[in-house]
Amino acid sequence: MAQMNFGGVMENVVTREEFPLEKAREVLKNETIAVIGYGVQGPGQSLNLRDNGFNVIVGQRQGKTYEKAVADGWVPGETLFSIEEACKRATIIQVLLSDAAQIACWPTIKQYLTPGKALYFSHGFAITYKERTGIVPPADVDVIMVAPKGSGTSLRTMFLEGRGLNSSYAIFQDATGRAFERVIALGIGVGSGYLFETTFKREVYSDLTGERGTLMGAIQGLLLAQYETLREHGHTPSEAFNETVEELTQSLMPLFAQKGMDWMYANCSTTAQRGALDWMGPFHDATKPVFEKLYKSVADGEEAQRSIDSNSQPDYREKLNEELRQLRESEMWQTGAVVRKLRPENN
Ligand SMILES: NC(=O)c1ccc[n+]([C@@H]2O[C@H](COP(=O)([O-])OP(=O)(O)OC[C@H]3O[C@@H](n4cnc5c(N)ncnc54)[C@H](O)[C@@H]3O)[C@@H](O)[C@H]2O)c1
Ligand SMILES: CC(C)(O)[C@@H](O)C(=O)O
Ligand SMILES: [Mg+2]
Ligand SMILES: [Mg+2]
Repeated sequence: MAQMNFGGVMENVVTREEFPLEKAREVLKNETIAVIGYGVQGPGQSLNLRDNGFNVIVGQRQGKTYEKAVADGWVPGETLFSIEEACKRATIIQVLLSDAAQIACWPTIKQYLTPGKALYFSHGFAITYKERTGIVPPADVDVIMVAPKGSGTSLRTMFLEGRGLNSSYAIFQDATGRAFERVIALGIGVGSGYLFETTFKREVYSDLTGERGTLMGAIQGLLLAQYETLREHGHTPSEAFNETVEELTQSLMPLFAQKGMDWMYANCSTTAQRGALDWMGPFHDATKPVFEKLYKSVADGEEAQRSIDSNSQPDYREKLNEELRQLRESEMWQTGAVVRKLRPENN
């Protein structure tokens, strides 16, 4: 494990150079990895593991996603099973069910957690909020986590492009003395770029904050606020969308992704730089209290409870889809659909 300096703070990281794929295969050569759940992370992690040469099977309930697993080449009775059968066959149970479904399926999974097995999560949710989830593993299994920092869809596409999505890793319980080598081997196997150390609690607090904040919730709120302001002052949808979203994702975000914010600023006019440097403070000050409120809601367990309550309902998927439909059909994103069509590479 390497110690690296991140902006003045030393952290433990594991790179692919230190822990190559061959070593990961050696560590897991006698293991059967069962990926339970085939939603978003399930396909990404299981297909990457399969392509990387690991012994992996999938456990999925019947329905549309089961059919998707078949279409992806998992063979019923050979590499694709019911959740129960996959847990029985596994030495490593990789729980990639939705956080709410993990609660519903826990009585089944728990039965097959015999001594020496490993229980793997991609989120600190189940363990950290155990008073709410009821998920308390037996003491004689390893409990480990690899949490890819991005969508399972990106985990797969980046793997196919020869790239890697970064993941955090954590060990909650080391019953076998092999938890570290197991968790890192799995992290490399699922296609992580590099792995950084965390705990289950720090992962879930940062993850829930990030997705509600800048990554998903705050970004839509911020973009919409600017789009609306421009529209209310007489600007056209084209102008408002280009000045709010299209320029950000197509021109400026790639610049700061590649070389940092100062580099993006330096590649804009001095007028833009002056204005951005003046206005970043007020935007920071206006949103900081919202982030503080959000973090508190995460730390109090309110966000977890809301997720459990809403996503345990039988019609949770229809309700989410309805809210996504409204987002898709809003003027801003309808404009976006037209703007995307007009990109020359899409013609
Ligand atoms: N979505 C991501 O890209 C992503 C990224 C990082 C971490 N994670 C974590 O990975 C885990 C899986 O997330 P996901 O987004 O892939 O999940 P998901 O919501 O896509 O659901 C995964 C599976 O749960 C199954 N399922 C739902 N209800 C069920 C029930 N009652 N009984 C049996 N099966 C049921 C579905 O069939 C599906 O196969 C979560 O802990 C999540 O926080 C997800
Ligand atoms: C992809 C995300 C947002 O990083 C993940 O945390 C999730 O919950 O889907
Ligand atoms: Mg998340
Ligand atoms: Mg996340």
